[in-house]
Amino acid sequence: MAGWLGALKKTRSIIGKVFSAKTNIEEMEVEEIEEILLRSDVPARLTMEIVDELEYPTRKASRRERLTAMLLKELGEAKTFVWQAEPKPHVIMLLGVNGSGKTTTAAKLAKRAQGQGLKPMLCGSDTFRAAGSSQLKLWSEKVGCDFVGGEMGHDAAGVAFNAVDSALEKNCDVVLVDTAGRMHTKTPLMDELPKMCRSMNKRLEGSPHDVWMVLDASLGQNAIIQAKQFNEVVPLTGIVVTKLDGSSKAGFLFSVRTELNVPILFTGLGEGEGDLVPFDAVAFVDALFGDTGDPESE
Ligand SMILES: Nc1nc2c(ncn2[C@@H]2O[C@H](COP(=O)(O)OP(=O)(O)OP(=O)(O)O)[C@@H](O)[C@H]2O)c(=O)[nH]1
Repeated sequence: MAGWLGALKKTRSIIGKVFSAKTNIEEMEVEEIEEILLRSDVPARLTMEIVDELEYPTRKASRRERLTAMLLKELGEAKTFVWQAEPKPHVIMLLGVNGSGKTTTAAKLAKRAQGQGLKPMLCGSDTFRAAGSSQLKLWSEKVGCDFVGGEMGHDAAGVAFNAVDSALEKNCDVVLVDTAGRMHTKTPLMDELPKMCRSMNKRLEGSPHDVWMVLDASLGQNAIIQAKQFNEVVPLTGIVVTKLDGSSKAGFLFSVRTELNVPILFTGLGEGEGDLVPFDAVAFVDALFGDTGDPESE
């Protein structure tokens, strides 16, 4: 599994310049720091605040310390995700635009649940495309867990209902509902999401208990625009950031708390089933800006 450092190689190749041994942030021009932060999609407002803060030397703390503190503050308090024991099953719906990594994330989460002694079910509700849920079915075989899926043209809300129903019958602890990828601008497909929620709630009151948006880190600030629109249609309870390993725009994570006020729960650091880790703000900031001595970051 890729670690934080390796995963953030691309963003580090830009932002890491601020802290690399060759270019000392304490001596850099603030304009240069500003450009580096903006290029890696750190929000403009925060970049301006950082620039203002760094412009004036203080004897109390170095620039590096002040920048790190500001960034950690921006990420806010970490929220550790815990699978709920009651009511059972804990139903989590995964949303996102096409190709953001929902199916892979559902499988990775099923694997994590299994690792904690829980019995997961995967639900493939992508009835929009031919063989829309076949990839998830393959994953369920690989992970070795129950699966409920729908054929093309079926009602996605009905598939989700059936999955919850079957999970209750099979005494599953967790249901991970993978949804069809949809653009946040396509109204009919977006309208399907609350319908799916109502349908699951009919079978198990209170479900889905969580609605997580899966954001592709390579989209940078655009991911925030998408998440805002999804959040208006179905209130989100968490964010999973995928493909952090291939992104040069990981700075957009600093927008999540202020723009969405939804916790970042997990991050995908690779394509394998073990490549999903709880989001760790300190490790993230350290990997981006820390003095790690990692030669690849320069
Ligand atoms: N490098 C990397 N690749 C990832 C990660 N998560 C997913 N992928 C890859 O991204 C591609 C799309 O992933 P899927 O899980 O199929 O995405 P999806 O959102 O389900 O796609 P649609 O159902 O078509 O909307 C696949 O090639 C995955 O292997 C990650 O964290 N890192």
